[in-house]
Order: sequence, then C-alpha cells, then structure tokens
Amino acid sequence: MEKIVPKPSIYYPDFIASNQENRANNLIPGKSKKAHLEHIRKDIREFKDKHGLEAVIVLWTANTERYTEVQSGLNLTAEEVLASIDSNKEEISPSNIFAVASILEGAHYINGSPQNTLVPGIVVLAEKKGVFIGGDDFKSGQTKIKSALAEFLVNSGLKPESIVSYNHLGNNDGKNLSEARQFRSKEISKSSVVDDMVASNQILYPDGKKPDHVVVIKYVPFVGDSKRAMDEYVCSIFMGGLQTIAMHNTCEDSLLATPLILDLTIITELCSRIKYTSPSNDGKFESFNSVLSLLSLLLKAPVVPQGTPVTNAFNRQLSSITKLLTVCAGISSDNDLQLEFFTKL
Ligand SMILES: O=P([O-])([O-])O[C@@H]1[C@@H](O)[C@H](O)[C@@H](O)[C@H](O)[C@@H]1O
Repeated sequence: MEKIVPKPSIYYPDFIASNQENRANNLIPGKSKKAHLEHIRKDIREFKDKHGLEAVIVLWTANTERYTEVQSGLNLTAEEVLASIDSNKEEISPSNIFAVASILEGAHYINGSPQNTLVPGIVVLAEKKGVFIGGDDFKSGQTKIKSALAEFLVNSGLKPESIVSYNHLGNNDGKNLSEARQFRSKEISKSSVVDDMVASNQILYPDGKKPDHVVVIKYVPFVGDSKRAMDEYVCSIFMGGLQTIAMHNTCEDSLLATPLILDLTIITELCSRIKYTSPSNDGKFESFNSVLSLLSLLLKAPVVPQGTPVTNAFNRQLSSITKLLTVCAGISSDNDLQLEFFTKL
C-alpha cells in the first residue's frame, strides 16, 4: 500500500475534526465545488479507461464527516443537489461531491462511513441514473456482535434492558472521532442497530420502549488500530431476575473492515448483473432498486428504499443474502424446516 499515491482529494475543514488539518496535504486546488466535482468525475473516467473496466464502484472509506443539514432548497431533490454544488453551498460535503460524481459517471457508490452522505436528492439522482448506492458505515466489530447477540437475546425471550457499548482506539479514525460532531455521526450509526429486534417482539416490548443504549468512544493513541470494545448487556429474565453479559473484544479495526470493503464491492457488482421479471411486469426485466439494502449485512445503519423496513438482525440479514444467491444459482433455498428429521416423510 505504501507505494500507492492517492489522487488529490477534497477537504472542507468544517466537515471533519480540526485535528485532521495537517493531514490535508494532497488537495484538488481551488474553492469551487463544481470544479471539484468535475475533477473527481474526470478521475473516475480516466481510471475506468486506464484499466479497461466495464463498471466502477466507488467506496468511501475516508474520514467520518459531521452530519449534513437536509433541507428544502439544498438537497431534497436531484436538481437541488446539483444547483447547490454549482452555487458552492457550504452544506455540500466532500462525500456528497464524491457520491454525485460517481453517480453522474455511472459508478455505483457505497458509503462506508456513518455520516448521512446519501441525502434525499442524491438518492433520487441515483434512481434517475439507474446506479446503485449503499450505506452507511462498515459493520465490523462491536456492532456486528450486537446485531447477532441482541437478536439471540430477544428471540430467546430475554429482554435487553440496558446495553452499554464502550470502545477506545488509537488510529486516525479514533482521532477524528474524538471531536463531538464526528463522534455524533458514529453514535447515530451505532445506536439504531437494535431497533428492529425490539420492534419484532411485542411481548417483551409491549410499549415499544427501547433498552437504555449508550455508546462511548475514546481516543487512546497507544493501542493504535487494535480497538478495545467492552460491552455490558443487562436483561430481564424469568421471575423478575436479571442476567448480565459482559464482554471484552479486541477488534483489529482495519483487519475486520477490509474484507467488508471487498464483499461490499463484489456483491454490488454481482447485483448489477441480476435482473428479475414477474407476470405483473409483462416479462420486462428490471434491476434491483438503486438503494441496495441487500448490503445491510455489512453495514451498521442500512440505507433502505423509502417505505421499506430497516433490518439489522444479523441472522435475518445473512439469510436474505444467502437465499438470494441460492435462488440465483438455481438451487431451491433451504427452508430450515428440517421436517424430514422429525417425521417419517
Ligand atoms: O463496527 P464497530 O466496532 O461497532 O464500530 C467501530 C467504532 O466503534 C470505532 O470507534 C470506529 O473507529 C470503527 O470504524 C467502527 O465503526
């Protein structure tokens, strides 16, 4: 990796932590966001031509940005987003520029960080261009375990009442997250992961009140990329009892995230080659919705098509993607009924 020289990029100081300033030393010149957009579009075209590619997939693994305002006149429609770039609006972020550049060049775009890059106008632009978008935020360590453990607890009738997730890490991600607005982006993406599991069990959660859920992230340079995660789950159990699960998990962040980058890219490319039809479609073949929620298994805060549910439960996500691939391979999908094992069928 050391030999790879990154292409010049975009730096709008207000979107990332102030402690990142000295790293911003390889920039596209000027202040014009329109010029930045055209520069990134040109980079994508040249990359595609140089390598003779059929398709390009752009995956954002750069810094966590602060959340972008979502407002009328700024980014609610595709036209507003393009006009906001043309008029150099402050609220247009670097990741907005990369997403729009990718979509305009027909490249699929995946947001591996927690900020809300995929504002409504960018989603509409992707739908208009028939390009896939996906996000948010790689589900690599502490949250991945939570999406499986919380599902197991709720499905076992053990009611999580409080979940406290603390972690510290010492890489540049942790340094950037040590400032409040960047941490807030990550806190949002890490905090919604149990919502669907809570909503799935009206017996445990008759009033829909979610467990107390706290996320803490601290920057400790000495541990570097070797993130330490400590979690405590307290559940109500039978007869008013309480069960406490405490765990310590050393996550090698980059080693855990890199396979996700590969999987996100490979699955997106595969989905670009899947078409479906149905009798109601008069035999016309369609692509999946531009918002590729199938990627949810690999992401903390899945972006989904408007009006569809967000699924975070690990086993449900895994089942969805494996069953789709099974069907695509022409194999009848396993229904796990296992009837043959407890009947004479
Ligand atoms: O995936 P996970 O371990 O729950 O969450 C992690 C965060 O807690 C950590 O602070 C951040 O640096 C990593 O990028 C990752 O997002």
